[in-house]
Amino acid sequence: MIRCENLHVTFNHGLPTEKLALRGVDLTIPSGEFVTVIGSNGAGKSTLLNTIAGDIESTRGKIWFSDRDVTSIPATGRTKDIARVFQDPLAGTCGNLTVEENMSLAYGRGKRGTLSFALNDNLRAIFKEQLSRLNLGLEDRLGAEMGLLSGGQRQSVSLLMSALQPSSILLLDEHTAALDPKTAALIMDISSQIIKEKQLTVMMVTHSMRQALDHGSRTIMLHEGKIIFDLAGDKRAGYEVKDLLQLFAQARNDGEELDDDKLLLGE
Ligand SMILES: Nc1ncnc2c1ncn2[C@@H]1O[C@H](COP(=O)(O)OP(=O)(O)OP(=O)(O)O)[C@@H](O)[C@H]1O
Repeated sequence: MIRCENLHVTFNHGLPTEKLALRGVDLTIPSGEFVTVIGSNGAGKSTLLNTIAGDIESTRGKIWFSDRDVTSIPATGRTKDIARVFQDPLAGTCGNLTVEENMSLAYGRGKRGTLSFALNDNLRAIFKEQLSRLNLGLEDRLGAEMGLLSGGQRQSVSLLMSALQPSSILLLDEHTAALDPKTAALIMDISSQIIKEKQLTVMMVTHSMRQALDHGSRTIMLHEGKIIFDLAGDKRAGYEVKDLLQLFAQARNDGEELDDDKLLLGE
């Protein structure tokens, strides 16, 4: 379970560039729930994920993982709980290490007293078996440098790495946004399989309202650092992109229109 209580984040406090990126986020995500997160540019989506991961320190408020208060625990102390995949396929993996070395780092993550696991035939067999699920031929490229793979291949390996970690929380920050539609669909498919198999608690940021409605069981929308709606269950099941847009207008209640083309397109 992830619980955020009255979470605030202010950047550049006291400076002319001060920015209130989160303004009192209250959110409880039960274990095993898959929540999609939408919102226009600058709404605070990445800030929320980064604060949950511990990369950004909250200005006010609390964060719990189950009954553990992690608010003052730095990112390094949260790695055993959290796996992440970013928009940039270059993030989250080491380009100058091989596929198997990267996977071995993920495998060793969160395990006591070790940063990486010594590669052996057993481990290679596990990695090969995992990679063969992708149907990208990567099971025969264990020794290839990660930096030489295409964006889609690299993103696929990042996802498999998240499955090798002992974590119970998966944070996906627009992880299909930089990929072509076919590869994006493949990555979403693998994501869904991993999430189901490991019964992960998931937050997935997306700019696509369509993707937000098609995946997971709950959708929240952020606007100017606040959750402006939280949709789940039967109500969400009957929703289309146009209904989300209407909800946005109602929640704002000031006639403001959503001015984010990508979000509107619902691609
Ligand atoms: N390190 C930082 N220093 C100063 N301001 C920041 C920093 N990070 C984010 N911001 C600002 O905080 C606000 C929220 O940013 P955030 O990246 O969380 O938005 P987002 O919803 O993820 O947007 P996008 O969809 O464009 O990625 C924005 O106004 C952004 O410019």
